[in-house]
Amino acid sequence: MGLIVKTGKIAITGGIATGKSTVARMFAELGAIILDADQVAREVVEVGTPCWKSLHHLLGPAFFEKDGQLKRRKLRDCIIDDRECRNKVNAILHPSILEKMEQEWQYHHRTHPGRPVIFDIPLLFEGKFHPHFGTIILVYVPQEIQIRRLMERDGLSRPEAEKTLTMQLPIDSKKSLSHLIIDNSYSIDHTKQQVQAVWNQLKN
Ligand SMILES: CC(C)(COP(=O)(O)OP(=O)(O)OC[C@H]1O[C@@H](n2cnc3c(N)ncnc32)[C@H](O)[C@@H]1O)[C@@H](O)C(=O)NCCC(=O)NCCS
Ligand SMILES: Nc1ncnc2c1ncn2[C@@H]1O[C@H](COP(=O)(O)OP(=O)(O)OP(=O)(O)O)[C@@H](O)[C@H]1O
Repeated sequence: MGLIVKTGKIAITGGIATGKSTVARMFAELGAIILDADQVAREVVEVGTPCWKSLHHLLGPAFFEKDGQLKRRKLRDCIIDDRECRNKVNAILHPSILEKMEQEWQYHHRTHPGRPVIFDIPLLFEGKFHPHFGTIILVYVPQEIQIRRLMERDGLSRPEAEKTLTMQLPIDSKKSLSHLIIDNSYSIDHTKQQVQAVWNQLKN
């Protein structure tokens, strides 16, 4: 921990509702370009795309609206309960997500040389994307705070939130796999100060 590899790509990760988007916004305000894996994950399942077709084949019509849109909440509920289905869905989505993000990175690298590009990748370790990155920044909160923020933000009961967490590696286990940790347990200002300190390291 604490070692920044100056070459290579930069990723932000964390667990669900630990504050990755909040921290990514702070980096964006400082001038970073953010590539959001969840956003890309939505783009690759747009109606008619190769991933959409594969998902349709895997899941059947019950998981799609009349206009073809994927029923995301239904799929999320399903993959929480069914590990095999989750692995199949991830195997369809993850290579396309990585490929699209790589293309976007190439584009920004070319058009904005010198401006840090940061990948926001929630499932960095679970999806085994981490070997592609030189600097991994973990947005951390203890599991209890994670559960409370998830319940509040998504209107989930405690059992629902706890079950959602079982889809991901425990947040504490991600600490030793990361180079830098931003502790988002306290105030937004406290987090901003840490983001500024990391930014100074990335820019120097
Ligand atoms: C059910 C799907 C469509 C997610 O729908 P939903 O709108 O509920 O979630 P959303 O995409 O907004 O993701 C919110 C968060 O949920 C968690 N999550 C979502 N999908 C998964 C998954 N397959 N495994 C573990 N956690 C997940 C992540 O922490 C993510 O940041 C799910 O199939 C999916 O695979 N989403 C893409 C997740 C992903 O692969 N992201 C990019 C790579 S990190
Ligand atoms: N320091 C903080 N203090 C209090 N609430 C916070 C703090 N940081 C983030 N939050 C709140 O916690 C929730 C989760 O934050 P955010 O959406 O940024 O997490 P995320 O990791 O991007 O989530 P996801 O994995 O679902 O994409 C949000 O409702 C956000 O407003």
